Amino acid sequence: MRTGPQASWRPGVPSVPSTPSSYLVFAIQADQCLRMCVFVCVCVCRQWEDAEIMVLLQVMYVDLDFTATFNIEPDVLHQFLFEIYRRYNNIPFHNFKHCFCVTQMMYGLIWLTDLRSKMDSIDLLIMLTSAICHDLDHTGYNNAYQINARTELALRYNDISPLENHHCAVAFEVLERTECNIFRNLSMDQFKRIREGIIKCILATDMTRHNEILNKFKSILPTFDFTSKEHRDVLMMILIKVSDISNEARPMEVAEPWLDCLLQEFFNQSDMEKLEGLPVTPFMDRDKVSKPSSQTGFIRFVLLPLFIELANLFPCLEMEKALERETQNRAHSDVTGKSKEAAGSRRESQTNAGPEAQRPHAQ
Ligand SMILES: Nc1nc2c(ncn2[C@@H]2O[C@H](COP(=O)(O)O)[C@@H](O)[C@H]2O)c(=O)[nH]1
Ligand SMILES: [Zn+2]
Repeated sequence: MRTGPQASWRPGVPSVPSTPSSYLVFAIQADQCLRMCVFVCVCVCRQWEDAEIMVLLQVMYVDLDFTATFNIEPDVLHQFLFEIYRRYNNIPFHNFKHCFCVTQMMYGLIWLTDLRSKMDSIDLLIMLTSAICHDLDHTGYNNAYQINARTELALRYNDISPLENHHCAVAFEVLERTECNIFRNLSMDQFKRIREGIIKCILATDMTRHNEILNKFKSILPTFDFTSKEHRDVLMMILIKVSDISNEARPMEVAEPWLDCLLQEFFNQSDMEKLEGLPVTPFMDRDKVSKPSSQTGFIRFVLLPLFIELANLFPCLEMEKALERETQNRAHSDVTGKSKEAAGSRRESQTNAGPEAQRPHAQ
């Protein structure tokens, strides 16, 4: 059962500041932390309560001037964020805290890369809102499972990114409610542009599209032009992808518990696949996967190539160094740790080292 906040979350509810002045101090302190610590998730300082997370998300909208620019009323923002909170499931990894970490990374990247001077507010609004909504109502079973098990989602979306289509549909279902519609004071044209942008960003988080999107980005990088909508669209997809898989770019003490959560969710899925006689997703199989083996290939073949390309556009990110260090850390623990797998190429072929590994299996 959820232990999170009730509908009345606001200053005044336990665990969020109780007076206007302490609310302000909380918001200012949080704001500094939120902006500055791109690679040090605020979770590292302490464990944030769900109610506090909602305040932090609200701070991001205010701080990026979205509330003023797009006339987003505080109550509507409250209601929107509360509905979003309600529609994340209480599962090990794809939960409301994952939504927050991804959003905080996006927010940090916006500041660090000074995107406010390069892109329209409306693009930034699309990116932040997409991050918040990108895994709504995730059930803990990935697309391969959805397709192999012929779930309702796979049937509804004809096996085409069933989860991501669902996350997106749930987001716009929430936005259909006037009291939750943070875009209700925008023009039809603005809403249309935002809807198109959010759909594009959320659908880009399907890892089977990883190479397609990364290759597109690489091809435009040499002539990248912020005035080109096509280029900006690809960058927005890259930024949400980077934010989505960025746990390993955070310090070990943050990354490690998240990896435990991810593996727990993976193992739940493979247990279910075994139980239902479905093809077992190799990188989720508790009999074959260890922590280091799960990460080495993922960092080397998925995360690092993506982050390096982004750093090519924004040299200030210097992610390469941080990530190389992480890879070395992981490689070290791979050697010293107890791996359940045999060494060598067999190991990497069994992890989700590459996006192809995310595809559903034929029986
Ligand atoms: N082995 C690892 N896989 C990871 C890690 N972080 C993310 N992922 C994979 O990518 C997708 C991201 O998409 P999402 O929208 O579902 O969150 C996730 O499901 C994992 O399969 C990681 O640190 N290690
Ligand atoms: Zn995600």
